[in-house]
Amino acid sequence: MIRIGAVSYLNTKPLIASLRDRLADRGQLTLNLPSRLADDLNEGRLDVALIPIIESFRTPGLRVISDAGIACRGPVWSVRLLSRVPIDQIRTLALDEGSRTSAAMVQVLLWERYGLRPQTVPLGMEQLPESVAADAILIIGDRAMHPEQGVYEQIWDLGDQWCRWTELPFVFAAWVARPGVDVSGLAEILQASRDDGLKAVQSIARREAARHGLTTEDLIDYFRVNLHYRLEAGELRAMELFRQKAAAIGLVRPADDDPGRPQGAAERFVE
Ligand SMILES: C=C(O[C@@H]1C=C(C(=O)O)C=C[C@H]1O)C(=O)O
Repeated sequence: MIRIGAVSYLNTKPLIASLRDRLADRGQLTLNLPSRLADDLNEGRLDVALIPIIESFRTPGLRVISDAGIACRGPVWSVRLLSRVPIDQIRTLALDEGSRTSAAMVQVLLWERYGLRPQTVPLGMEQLPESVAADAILIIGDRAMHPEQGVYEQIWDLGDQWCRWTELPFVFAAWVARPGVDVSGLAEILQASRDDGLKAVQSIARREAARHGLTTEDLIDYFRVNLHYRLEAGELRAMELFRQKAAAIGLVRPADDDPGRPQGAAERFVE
């Protein structure tokens, strides 16, 4: 039985719509925060997981096994930087404990565009953004989808900022396997579950909206317009660029240090 982990946020519902049924007795699915999924995969508690893409650059041997993933091609809604000061004056930055990819992406953007390397502190899952003293706060996932409570000088939608700056999409997370795990047939299951989910977006949105304090229409747009669930050629170029930029500020190793480059594996899923 393969142990599979997926992100517990709303953004993942279309990817896992029919996953438990399609896996049947081949695999067991559990849900968790993106950062915890990466730790569980690295430490052998999971075999396959939907992990923050930056983690696939950090650990040699991890393989992207599907073209299903979480990406955006413009504003993403659920990944936001709340800044109490003008962006070019950020000196301290609180990073959502659930995040690894956006935590790196915001640092890349601040460095590339403003020459800033702010001091970072964690924002715990129980901590409210308005309760921390940092100049700016990164929040992701469901808690980033509601109107902010504090008073902020500037708010960035990080999907929008990245896509406009690079003229490329952005990839947040992908299905990744640990070395040595037999994943035969799994890519097809993950892709079919994503395709089922995209067909069922309206019913997923209807089911989830009220319990998250959102409207069905907004959630349909979130799934259909904000998020992009297929890793295509543009997404792969974006992953390469993100890796390079993150390596330039020491957040990951450069691609040519890694003989098992995950992008190599991901390319197999793209025409
Ligand atoms: C779009 C999002 O993508 C997520 C962001 C991640 C990260 O920053 O590490 C990881 C997985 C995704 O669930 C979101 O959570 O809002």
